[in-house]
Formats: sequence, C-alpha cells, structure tokens
Amino acid sequence: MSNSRRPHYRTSPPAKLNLFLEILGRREDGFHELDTVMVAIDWRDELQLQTKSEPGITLDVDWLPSRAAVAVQLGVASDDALLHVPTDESNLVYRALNLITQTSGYTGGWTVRLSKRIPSGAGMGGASSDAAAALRLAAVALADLDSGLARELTNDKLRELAACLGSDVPFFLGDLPSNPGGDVAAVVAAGSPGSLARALGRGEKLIFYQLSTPHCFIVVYPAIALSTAAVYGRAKVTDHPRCGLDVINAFVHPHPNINAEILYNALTPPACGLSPPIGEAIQCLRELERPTHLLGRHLPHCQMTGSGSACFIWLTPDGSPADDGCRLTGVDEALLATIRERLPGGALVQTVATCPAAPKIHIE
Ligand SMILES: C[C@](O)(CO)[C@H](O)COP(=O)(O)OP(=O)(O)OC[C@H]1O[C@@H](n2ccc(N)nc2=O)[C@H](O)[C@@H]1O
Ligand SMILES: Nc1ncnc2c1ncn2[C@@H]1O[C@H](COP(=O)(O)OP(=O)(O)OP(=O)(O)O)[C@@H](O)[C@H]1O
Repeated sequence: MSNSRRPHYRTSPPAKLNLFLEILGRREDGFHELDTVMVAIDWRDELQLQTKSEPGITLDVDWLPSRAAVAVQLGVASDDALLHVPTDESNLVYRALNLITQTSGYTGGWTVRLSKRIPSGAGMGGASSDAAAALRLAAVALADLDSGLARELTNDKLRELAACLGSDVPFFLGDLPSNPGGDVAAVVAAGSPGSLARALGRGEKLIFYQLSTPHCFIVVYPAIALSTAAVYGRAKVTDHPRCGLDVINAFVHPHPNINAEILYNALTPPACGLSPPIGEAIQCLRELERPTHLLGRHLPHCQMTGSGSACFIWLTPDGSPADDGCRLTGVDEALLATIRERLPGGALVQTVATCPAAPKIHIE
C-alpha cells in the first residue's frame, strides 16, 4: 500500500487537573508514593499519525493557533524555551511509538503531526497525554494494517508501556477493561463523558469513578515552566496524610457549601518555593470578587495542579451546571480579562470542562 493511501489516525489528547495530591512516602526507586485525584479537561492537543513503509519516525510539531500567537499571550519571544517541544526521541510521542514498534515487531515507520495547545511544565500532563494517545492510535493503526501485529498490544500491555513512559501516562488510557485476549478494539473505547480517577502508587494504580455531571474550571498558566523532578525533590512527606476520598465524594456527589480546603496539593509549597509567582497567582485567584452572575458560587476553590505551574478555580463546587452547558456566558470574558490584568506578566487563561481521559479516535 502506497504511503499516500494509508489512513490517518487522529485524536485530541486532553490535559488534566490534580484536584488532590498527597505524598505518602519516598520509594526506593526515587519516586514518591502518592494519593492523587485527577480529572481530564478539554484543553487539548491534536495528534495525527500514519504508518509508512520505511522504518523510522517523522515527527512535526507546531503550536495552535500559531507559535507567534501563543508567544504574544505568554509575553515571550517566539523562540522562548516555554514553547520548545522536542521532535526527537526525547518527545514522549516518539518514545511511545518506538515501544509499540518494538513490542509488535512492526518493521515500518510512522509519520506524525503534533499540534500543541497544552503548555509544558504546567502540571497539566501535556506530554503524558500525547504519549497515551500515541499508544492508542498506533495500536489501532497496526490492527488495521495487519491483525497479527496487534496480537501483543493488549490493553494490559498498553498499560504496561504507559507506566514505562511516565507516571501520568496510564491515566490518559482511560478506564480500559483488562483484555488478555488482545482485543485492541477496546482501546478505542473512550472513557465515559467526564471521568475522574484516583491514582495510587507512583500514579499508575488507577480507580475510575463516573461523574454524574461535568464540572468546569478556569485554568491559569502563568508563563512559568517547572521541572516535575525539581518540585518533588523539595517536597516533604507528612506524618498525617490527608485522604483523596473526600474530594472524590465532593465531585461525584456535589452539594452546596463545600469547603475550599478540599482542593489540596502537597506539591504547592515546594513549587511556590521554587517560583514565588505561583503563590501570587493562586492568591490573586482566591481574592477575585464573586461576580454577581455567579450568585452562590464560591470562587475561593483554587489550587495548583500537579507539580505546577498552572492553577485553577473550581466554578461548580455546588454541582449546579454553569450557564450554557458548563461554560460561563457573557461575563466569562470579563472575568478572564480581570484575571489576565491582575496577573503580573503573560499568562494563558481559559475556561475548561471535564471530559473523557481517553478521547475518541477518528480514522480518515
Ligand atoms: C505531579 C504529577 O503530574 C501528578 O499527577 C505526577 O506525579 C508526575 O507525573 P509525570 O510528570 O509523568 O512524572 P514522571 O515523568 O513519571 O517522573 C518525573 C520525575 O518526577 C518525580 N516523581 C514523579 C512521580 C512520582 N510519583 N514521584 C516522583 O518523585 C521523579 O523525580 C521523576 O523522575
Ligand atoms: N509531547 C510532548 N509535548 C510537550 N512537551 C514534551 C512532549 N514530549 C516531551 N516533552 C518534553 O517534556 C517536558 C515536559 O512536558 P509536559 O510538562 O507537558 O510533561 P508532563 O510531565 O506530561 O506534564 P506535567 O507538566 O504535568 O509534568 C517539556 O518541556 C518537553 O521538553
């Protein structure tokens, strides 16, 4: 089959927010034992791949709507390190495709286009989500090319490969059924609309919960990229760990008057120690007056996600769907403009809603 006639496999990897993160201990392998609760949100990259007869990976990366437009919003030059995304084997998509190629015995190669919207070093899981999407797309593409190639690519194997790529990667495979029989088709099954997961261990032991209603947030990326390893390196292990179940109950069974403290992240103090503007951003969000149209909705539900630097406001702690299908209407832009004005320096500010961790795969 000529390369030009091969199908394109496409999906839109979502970002994630950690609604809760506690550090339970330091492990022998240098990682930390975690109790964390994550939701996927519809701040998305775009990933498309095609098989090709020649071995090797051709990876093109760009920013949406354009590198220049993102640079202007961030208040940086277009060649700033904040916008650097590798196109070699240090890109997690590249590494995911190498693992799929080695595991399946596929002798061809891949042509890949990655379009970024999820900022790097934000604690939003951008690279991890892209890697999980690459595993899913490649598994479906090889099953279509030659079912024998996909025999090894069971959901359990994909989960194993995901855990090798990074602690956040398994979450973005979604709530995959275990299928020792090697039914790759289950890989395509996207999660339920708006799923929430508790992650234990390094982050690879996942329990998914069904959300009865989507939740929406304002997410702020304050143009600061933090190294996850550096933040963990400064983190402390507590003798009195909090538990992730409270925040799960608050999201699965929302009710009015939820305590703002429920959004807890043990990595916030070390991240703020590394970069004080993160603490200033959280404080700025907490001090926002409650806009009149958000009557009854509390804005102090703010926290940093993952190892930072992005922070978020939970807009629907009482579970009432925000206007216009979980998006704020009208005043939305005014509120976002207020936040942009209040933040020193450039930032990306966006309203988002919960979505499936493993998005739909399109074949064209
Ligand atoms: C902060 C979170 O994003 C919360 O979901 C994750 O724990 C980090 O997931 P990730 O970015 O995929 O992290 P990895 O790429 O696996 O690890 C990067 C570095 O973070 C530290 N790390 C990560 C996960 C973990 N449970 N303990 C750690 O100490 C380690 O220094 C590791 O070398
Ligand atoms: N697909 C990718 N997209 C963006 N960056 C990538 C990708 N693959 C590798 N990287 C490199 O990884 C670094 C971290 O990217 P990112 O922060 O998105 O990773 P993550 O660990 O998934 O997310 P988090 O911010 O939650 O730690 C980037 O600065 C970049 O150098």
